[in-house]
Amino acid sequence: MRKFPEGFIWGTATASYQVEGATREGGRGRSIWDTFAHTPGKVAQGHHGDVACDHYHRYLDDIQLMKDLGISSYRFSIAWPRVMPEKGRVWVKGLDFYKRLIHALLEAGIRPAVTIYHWDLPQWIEDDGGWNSRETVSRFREYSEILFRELGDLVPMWITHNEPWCASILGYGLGAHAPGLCDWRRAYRAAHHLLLSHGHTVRLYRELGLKGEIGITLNLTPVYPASSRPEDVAAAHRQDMFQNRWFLDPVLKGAYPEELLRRVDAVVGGFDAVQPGDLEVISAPIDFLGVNYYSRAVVADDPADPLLGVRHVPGEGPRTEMDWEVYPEGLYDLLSRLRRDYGDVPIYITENGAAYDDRVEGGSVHDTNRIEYLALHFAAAHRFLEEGGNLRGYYVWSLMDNFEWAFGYTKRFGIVYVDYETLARIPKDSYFWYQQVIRDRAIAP
Ligand SMILES: OC[C@H]1NNC[C@@H](O)[C@@H]1O
Repeated sequence: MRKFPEGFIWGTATASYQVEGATREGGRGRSIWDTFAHTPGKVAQGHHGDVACDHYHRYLDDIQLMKDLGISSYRFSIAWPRVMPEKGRVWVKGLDFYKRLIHALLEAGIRPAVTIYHWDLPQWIEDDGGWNSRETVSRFREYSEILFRELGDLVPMWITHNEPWCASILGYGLGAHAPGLCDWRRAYRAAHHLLLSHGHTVRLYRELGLKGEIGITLNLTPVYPASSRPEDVAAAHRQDMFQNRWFLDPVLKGAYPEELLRRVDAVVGGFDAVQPGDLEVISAPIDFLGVNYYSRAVVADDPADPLLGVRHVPGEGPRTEMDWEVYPEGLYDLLSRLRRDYGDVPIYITENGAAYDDRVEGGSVHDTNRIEYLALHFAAAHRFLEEGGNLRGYYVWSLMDNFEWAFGYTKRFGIVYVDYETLARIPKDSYFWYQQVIRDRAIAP
């Protein structure tokens, strides 16, 4: 058996807009995802988060599932529109749901890990410029301060942002996510303001003297050249800079990759969002780095590509329902690279999991493919630990099937199946497999 260390944190993760529902309850205002999902053509089959998994009302049953699973921590996000529903209005009572949730988690012996921002920006802030506007940085700090003052003594682990790459590139550059804009200048500005708001919030956390730990979660994708040809190796370097170093370097080294700045100049005519002192704020020391890993990228040189001169080629591994290659070696390579290039920063895998075409058969869901996926990735994490890697914990994405953004409810990532007709929860075989891993604190060789 491959044993994990004593005290290793096993968890599951969700996010507010993806599971809560109750979008009109508790004084919640509209988010950019309410607007985006209710815009025809943006989300598969017109799906939206109005009900989602109804976690807002069913959280006690869901916590019982977590307790039976045996996890030691649950990662979830707070919906900013519940606290700042409209311009000029702070609604601290909007936190009542989270206070109930957190107290119930603590009573169940489960450590709350709170993501402050997981993409559901209040619509009124987007109307004021959203992440393209530097004003949003100070609004995020104000929002964070409310959370810290109301929940700071209860919550031991804080994540400022989830995947700022997605929030900026998909939301402002490619238009695939809310707010659905296709403007590279806004995308670069949004990325900078997301990072800047992270830095200010870390500084605030220190100023308030709170005793927990704070970090940021980045979606990281190791990049491999399609061949050993020098032009493919150079293409992989460019993709790595765009996919990973764009966020890793400012947060952990206090500087953007020089080549990225040159490319930004070429593509959008300058990085006008950066002001003196910004990078020092962004690189405020963090207690951990949250890593979301799903798959790798394989790229070849392609001069026809205007942005980076790269072309993605499919890896040779099996695919998940998201058409992502199953490549567990990429997790080991990624963790090793972080240790090599960024030092021994403590790491949590804050998301890892897979979507498969799950079917209920006789009241069960035999998701052997997801068990295989998780077993391979747990083994990759274990290999990193065996080599002295500073890995603190592992949060499986996701506790339950939920709203998978532009794919709506058509993609199932949960270890618990959700029947969207009845909202009944059905633990999948992977839930029971994970339960045993946690009990053994080990995986089979
Ligand atoms: O695509 C699966 C997950 N990836 N990271 C962010 C989450 O919100 C997604 O559901």
